Amino acid sequence: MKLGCIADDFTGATDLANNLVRAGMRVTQAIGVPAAAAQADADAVVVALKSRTIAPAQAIEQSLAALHWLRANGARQIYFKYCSTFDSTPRGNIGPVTEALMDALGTDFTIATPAFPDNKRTVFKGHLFVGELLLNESGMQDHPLTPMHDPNLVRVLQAQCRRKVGLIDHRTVADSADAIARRIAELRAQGVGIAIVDAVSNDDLLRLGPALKGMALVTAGSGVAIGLPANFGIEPSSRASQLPPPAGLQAVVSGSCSLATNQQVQEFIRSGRPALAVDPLRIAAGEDVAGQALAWAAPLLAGGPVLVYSTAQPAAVAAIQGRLGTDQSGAMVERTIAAIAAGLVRLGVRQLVVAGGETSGACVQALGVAQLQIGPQIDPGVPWCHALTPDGQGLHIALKSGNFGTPDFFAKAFGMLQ
Ligand SMILES: Nc1ncnc2c1ncn2[C@@H]1O[C@H](COP(=O)(O)OP(=O)(O)OP(=O)(O)O)[C@@H](O)[C@H]1O
Ligand SMILES: O=C(O)[C@@H](O)C(=O)CO
Repeated sequence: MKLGCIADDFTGATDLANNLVRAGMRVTQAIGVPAAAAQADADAVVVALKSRTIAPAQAIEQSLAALHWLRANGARQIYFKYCSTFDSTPRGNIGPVTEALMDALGTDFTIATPAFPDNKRTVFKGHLFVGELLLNESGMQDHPLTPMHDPNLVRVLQAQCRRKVGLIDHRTVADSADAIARRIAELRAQGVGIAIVDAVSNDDLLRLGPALKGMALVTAGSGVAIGLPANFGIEPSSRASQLPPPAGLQAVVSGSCSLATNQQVQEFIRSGRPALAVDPLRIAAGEDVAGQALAWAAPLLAGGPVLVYSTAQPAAVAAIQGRLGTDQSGAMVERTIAAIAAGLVRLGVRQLVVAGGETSGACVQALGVAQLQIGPQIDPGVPWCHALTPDGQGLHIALKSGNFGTPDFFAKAFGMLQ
């Protein structure tokens, strides 16, 4: 293994793996810290944690366990992946996990940048933009768990860290890899431990790549990954994304209520494909909603993909949360969607799209999947993956982050496997 990665959520892990695969690496994604040794042919392993919003001490403990496994399996460089919108609270977990990894690796310097230009996340003069908007005006100021009120990442990260946080600004990044390396040496001499890096384009990230060669720890969104495989002599190749041939029936389950997923659900319904809405109030009333959904889907699956969704507009979600509680309704819907995903696979589905980060975590766990092989990209940040289910059968699965993908994402995904 060349690159060992630790991701703070499941869809974020496939996002990172996708960029590494596109740059030529063979990548496997482990769900949690694996019990067994790494596959011999993997250039990179991404350990997917669910550590973004848990208590910092727990996030540190889990990240260090992942680090220990990755190093024991030969990782030559460590990559800590967080969200391209820098999702964190004043307590963390980006800062505390970064510093714990630095301590464990005995390194005095790393970089931090969520830049992901393919998905319109750019960093300029230390400020994070989502499309044309500053982070704190992008909707992220209203995020239920990690509201982001300050777009200045130097300030945001400094509030979470003991070490001094600095900046490698765009003038340097636009110049050359050598200029970036010189700036790193300068910051190090000034006692800076972590530097936010500006990047507004993939060219910026490709210039950053060589300057990170040999750095023990890199922390970033998925964007920086496009420039790292070349440091290990790896070039883009279609071989890296090869998966076993697809088989079986097709389905989508969606528990994401984000804007992009709402559009994707509407587009799937508009195209005339069968779709069934899951009503959280009926779950709360004790009805066997999963059983009903599976009875609905069973006769339809032979005719092409079906969709089962709890996806709803913000006002409807707020109403449910008001009646049932935010955590309770979230967990209850996740459990139901996950039971439906597992039931669909028992019915013969072997091509499954899951929308939503938390929903993906619940589904992957319900399916008993321990490891994913990463395949070709459907849309930026979302690849097809292949997994073995505990019964030894193969499953093609795509885990879609709430805000990723074009409106026709679901049809596009199945079209790619034909
Ligand atoms: N109709 C609904 N009413 C209330 N809560 C819902 C409803 N549908 C889904 N949920 C819950 O909302 C949460 C959605 O989170 P999830 O992470 O799956 O999607 P997302 O936030 O869009 O994706 P990402 O984290 O990738 O951005 C889940 O906990 C899910 O169970
Ligand atoms: O970086 C991103 O935006 C995504 O990979 C993600 O982490 C979504 O939760």
